[in-house]
Amino acid sequence: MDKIYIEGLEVQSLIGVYDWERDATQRLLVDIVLFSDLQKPAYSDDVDDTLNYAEVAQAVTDVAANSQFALIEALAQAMISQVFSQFPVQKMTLKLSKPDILPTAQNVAVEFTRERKDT
Ligand SMILES: Nc1nc2c(c(=O)[nH]1)N=C([C@H](O)[C@@H](O)CO)CN2
Repeated sequence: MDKIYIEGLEVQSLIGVYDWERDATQRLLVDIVLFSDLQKPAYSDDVDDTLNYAEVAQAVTDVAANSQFALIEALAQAMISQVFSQFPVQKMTLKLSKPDILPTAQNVAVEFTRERKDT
């Protein structure tokens, strides 16, 4: 299956388990793989024949900005649900990273791969 990638998308969200995380938004990074047959747009050269990655990136950015989850797991699921509701994608992988939170780790992240029927 062909794939569209969105890598290192920076978003802001109010997120975290602890009281000290509930005052200000934090920087999160999103990596997305959209599994999609790209044969048609490859020949038509028409954005209307494909998943518009700019629109997907904006949808995910909006979910982050407009939510207040405790766990990155919950925000990741909300992002996936929004993409499936808004775009005709059958399968996707989404990795959500919280890179600034643990001083002794480069990154923490969750990664989900979901098919439309799973949501
Ligand atoms: N599996 C998870 N563990 C933790 C999360 C999370 O979102 N998923 N979050 C926290 C805190 O909010 C963390 O970012 C700061 O310690 C802790 N563990």
